[in-house]
Amino acid sequence: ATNITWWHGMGGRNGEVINEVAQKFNEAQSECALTPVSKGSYEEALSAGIAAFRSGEQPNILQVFDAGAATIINAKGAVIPAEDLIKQAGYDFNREDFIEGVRYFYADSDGKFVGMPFNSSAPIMYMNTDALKKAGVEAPKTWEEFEAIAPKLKEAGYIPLVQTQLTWEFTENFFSRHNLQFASNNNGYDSVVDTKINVTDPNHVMMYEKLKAWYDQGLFGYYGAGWNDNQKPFEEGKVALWIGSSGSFGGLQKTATMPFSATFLPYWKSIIPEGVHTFIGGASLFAMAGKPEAENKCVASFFHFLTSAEIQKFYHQSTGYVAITKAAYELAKKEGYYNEKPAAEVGIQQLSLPGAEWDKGYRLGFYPQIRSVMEREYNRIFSGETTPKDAMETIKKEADELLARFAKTAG
Ligand SMILES: O=P(O)(O)OC[C@H](O)CO
Repeated sequence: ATNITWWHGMGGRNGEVINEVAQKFNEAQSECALTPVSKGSYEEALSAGIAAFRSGEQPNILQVFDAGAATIINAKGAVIPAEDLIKQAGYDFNREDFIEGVRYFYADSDGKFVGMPFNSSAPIMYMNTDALKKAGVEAPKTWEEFEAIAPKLKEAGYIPLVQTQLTWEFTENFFSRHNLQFASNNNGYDSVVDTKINVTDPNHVMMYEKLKAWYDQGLFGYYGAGWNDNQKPFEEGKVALWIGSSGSFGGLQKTATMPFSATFLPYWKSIIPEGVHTFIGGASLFAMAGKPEAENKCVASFFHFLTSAEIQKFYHQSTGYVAITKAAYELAKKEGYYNEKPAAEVGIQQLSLPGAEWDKGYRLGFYPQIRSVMEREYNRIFSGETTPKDAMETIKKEADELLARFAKTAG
């Protein structure tokens, strides 16, 4: 068999499922043998992949998260577009088979898939149903409703709200949920030249002023920028509402110590009468260039295997990442999966809400570095070292400099 490698950035239950997917591929055919290798976090997988490409030791497949999309797509000669690879290997490929939210995020300006969509998610609100019952309240649809019920949740003995990742859930998706422009040049999609970020938008500043006020009142728990540190208190049953990835559903079913459910990410009614859809999170798979023909064929074969409704359904049900093809979603519906587990459908329902002008996400270079600047400043907001307004100005200054530097490297 021809050996191929797949570097990824997943751990815990989602890391185990990657091994199960690879095993299924290896059992389904005998020409190719796929070995997945965890490189740690999404950030670590991207850095390792780029460094390996520079020294000619790249894997065949690299998982790259949403924030790294512009970096990998603009890295000259680093990847072969997934769609070209699949078609050259003689497989049928139809973009329309994929759900809409998934179709554009990792595609070029003509809609060609550069990355192969793999694990797609939405930031949703998980609820500790015992906590809501005890406080005698319903899950909030808007942040105004949250403000009304939060003191009752606190009185009932719970931390009313935590989240996993401020950058993704309260910045990037804040802009899409409220149909606000995140960056110039069509959120960075039209050009890397002279792109500027819009974090100083007064609505966004207001969101962080609210979070800080809720934190000071004991209505919002913040445990630093570490994703798992913020998820843990929810799993332990100490928290009423947790904003997390739909892709955490599979793991949560094993780790949560209390019954839970899920619903959409809240929005501010004062900004938009009805929140619009969020854009996809998670990651996609990139075929790295510079590999022998036989290995590229195996990568195409694996990408084709991933689009089958059965595999998609398996992955969706094992992890909580949304079914990325319409066929897999229909199959899960037909089999009654969502009657049994309504929370598993929330991610795809949120991605399918009515759309608007600014809800398709962003493509910004050096974005993982920009997220680090945000994390540093957000930590400073909660420790009282800066104000949300000053923090956003600092982020804008540093982010715009990074974007200008990226424009130079991308030519
Ligand atoms: O936790 P995930 O895999 O859904 O990813 C969330 C964000 O999109 C990461 O940038």
